[in-house]
Amino acid sequence: MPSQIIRAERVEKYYAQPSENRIQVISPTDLAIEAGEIVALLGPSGSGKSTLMRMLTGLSVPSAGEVYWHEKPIATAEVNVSIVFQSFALFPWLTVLENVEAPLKARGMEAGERRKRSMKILDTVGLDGFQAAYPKELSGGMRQRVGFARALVVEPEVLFMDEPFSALDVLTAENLRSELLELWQKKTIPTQSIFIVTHNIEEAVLLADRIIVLGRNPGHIRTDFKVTLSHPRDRKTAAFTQLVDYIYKVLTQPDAKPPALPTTPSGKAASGSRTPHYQMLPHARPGGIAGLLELLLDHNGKDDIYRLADDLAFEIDDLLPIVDAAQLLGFLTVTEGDAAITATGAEYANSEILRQKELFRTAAVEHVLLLRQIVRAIEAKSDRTVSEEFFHDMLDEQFSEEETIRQLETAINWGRYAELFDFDASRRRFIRSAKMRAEEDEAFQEAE
Ligand SMILES: Nc1ncnc2c1ncn2[C@@H]1O[C@H](COP(=O)(O)OP(=O)(O)OP(=O)(O)O)[C@@H](O)[C@H]1O
Repeated sequence: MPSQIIRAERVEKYYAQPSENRIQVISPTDLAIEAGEIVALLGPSGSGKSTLMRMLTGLSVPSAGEVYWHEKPIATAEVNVSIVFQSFALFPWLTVLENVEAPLKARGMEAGERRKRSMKILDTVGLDGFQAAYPKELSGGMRQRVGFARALVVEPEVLFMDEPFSALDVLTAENLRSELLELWQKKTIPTQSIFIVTHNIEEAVLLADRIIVLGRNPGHIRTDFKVTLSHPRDRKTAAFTQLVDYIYKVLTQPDAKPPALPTTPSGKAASGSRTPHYQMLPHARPGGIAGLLELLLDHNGKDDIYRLADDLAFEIDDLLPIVDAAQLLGFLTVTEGDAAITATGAEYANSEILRQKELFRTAAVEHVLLLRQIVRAIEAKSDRTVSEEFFHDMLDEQFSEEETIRQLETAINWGRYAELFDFDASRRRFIRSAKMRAEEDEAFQEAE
């Protein structure tokens, strides 16, 4: 049986709130990292990928549960991991060599040995000759090579990476990915396991021996499976695309029953998974929704979401909120990774702007509780205005502070577009839209 390097036992992360409620980011989760595997962690934005990763590294202490390093509680163990960050996180005032030496210096290694090891790893990652350069003199790809060198120089048993290629252009990312894979497969680096957080499905399927997909609200493992395709993996093979499609389906059906939902000992759903009163509004702009529906109509009303993302040159993570939003509004339906336009969606895509707004308004009031409530609250007040704080307080019972703000931003955006209401940013109050005002004035005059 392969040996477990890191084992998380019912780890949870939550944040205290001023009120009694707490924000549950990760519900109780079991997860082990074994020697010899590359694990990819996928999931929608905000599902807690980085949070879970940080707990596995020992960088962040779980709110409950325990992480073990070779079966010793991680806080008391001698942990040997490194992390590569999306932002490179280099010291700008140090040269490439000094950046790479930094972690060895921190471990108290003697200067001669430090230099020798750093020069060797710089050579391994293709940075030979750049040791005296400063980060600002390097391209993004070269900077991330420094990031890799600095992570690898300590010969980590587990190499963690948080979206390491997403700040790079496509070709540079592809190049670095395959070089990393080569170092791993040829065992040029003594690393026993690699754990990569990514939002890129293809990247996960290209690299990983095992893929874990997280769901959100709160973060939990939806599926965890092995990838047995042999290397080098070819994106064009049927096996590759089938796997990508499968993951796609998991991600686009967030409400389908996840195969491995962590439960509390009583067998009940994990704490923190309160029944939501409000749907989570996907952070999509009406213009994006219109664009997607028009493209879909152009594709005879139905297409694979993965292909749509490709056609739009969108990252899947950027397209999903738009698909979610259109689905929430009843403009399209999603089955097994295919998006199909509804009759209202088709009418929307075919209409000119005023009719589009009208259709959006009807759909928003019908399907989105928060928007309906804002409109009702304005109508119910004699001064026809209601403070943002009122809704803020209701939403933050359910969402984190950051998410509450984003939910309100999206609601304001949709409400303004649909002319359901307007927002006075200086007073932070929802007010009547010009349309609502005109209608009321008209009714008033008629009554006179
Ligand atoms: N200090 C905090 N207090 C409250 N909530 C927090 C705090 N830190 C993080 N969160 C919430 O935890 C959730 C998970 O965040 P995390 O960054 O782990 O997600 P992620 O899946 O890595 O997201 P992304 O893909 O966007 O980077 C988010 O909803 C975030 O708002």
